Amino acid sequence: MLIAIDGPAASGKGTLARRLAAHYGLRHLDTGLTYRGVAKTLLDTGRPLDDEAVAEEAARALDLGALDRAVLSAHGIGEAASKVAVMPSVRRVLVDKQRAFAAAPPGAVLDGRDIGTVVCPDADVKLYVIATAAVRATRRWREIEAAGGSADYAGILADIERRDARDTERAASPMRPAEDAHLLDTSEMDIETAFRAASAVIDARRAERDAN
Ligand SMILES: Nc1ncnc2c1ncn2[C@@H]1O[C@H](COP(=O)(O)OP(=O)(O)O)[C@@H](O)[C@H]1O
Ligand SMILES: Nc1ccn([C@@H]2O[C@H](COP(=O)(O)OP(=O)(O)O)[C@@H](O)[C@H]2O)c(=O)n1
Repeated sequence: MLIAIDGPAASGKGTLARRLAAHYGLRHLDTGLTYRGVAKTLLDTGRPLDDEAVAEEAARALDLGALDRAVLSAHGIGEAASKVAVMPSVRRVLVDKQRAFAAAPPGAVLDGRDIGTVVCPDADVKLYVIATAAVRATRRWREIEAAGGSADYAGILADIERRDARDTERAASPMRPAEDAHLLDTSEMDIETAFRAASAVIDARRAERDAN
């Protein structure tokens, strides 16, 4: 079984993807970490974020097995990740790696921006997770505070809105729901409620598949 989860920053897609993977015994890939990994390599080596050949080389060298979520999820890396994510050749290289991950048994949950539209258009279930920008900024603000950092709510909201615009307006694989995606608005759902709503969609799809 292949589950595709897309949506904007801090909509809760990663949390949902991890829980669904554990529940259904599937592997999980947070594809955002692959773009973050390329961005981090460039930042660490003092390379520019707008040189496509250099970024493509960093994408080729990226090892999906070595992505460290604790390091890569740092708030500042998200902005740099969305800059390298506009580059078609970076996307081609990373999408090949993501598809190889998705193809291995026993199945997987992938989350990102273009999973249902580009990476896994034949996924068994596609979810598009949204929440208002204010709710998403509050979630990210709480996350940073809980980790002992200090965060500025207005700055986080501005960052999320800037990233939403870059992700939806880029020419290469813009963020958008697949035509056959189920929309899940988590603005007024806690994590447990969102998980139950998502698993109800997946269970219904599995029952339908088993009946055919
Ligand atoms: N439905 C929800 N209600 C409240 N908080 C949530 C919900 N889903 C996720 N969160 C919290 O919001 C933050 C962002 O979630 P995350 O899954 O990392 O989002 P994304 O992967 O879409 O960027 C995390 O701190 C997570 O615990
Ligand atoms: N499949 C994907 C995943 C992420 N990305 C890019 O990578 C950036 C970081 O993604 P992320 O999922 O880690 O970001 P958060 O939603 O966790 O803040 C996004 O803003 C996108 O620009 C993408 O273009 N395609």
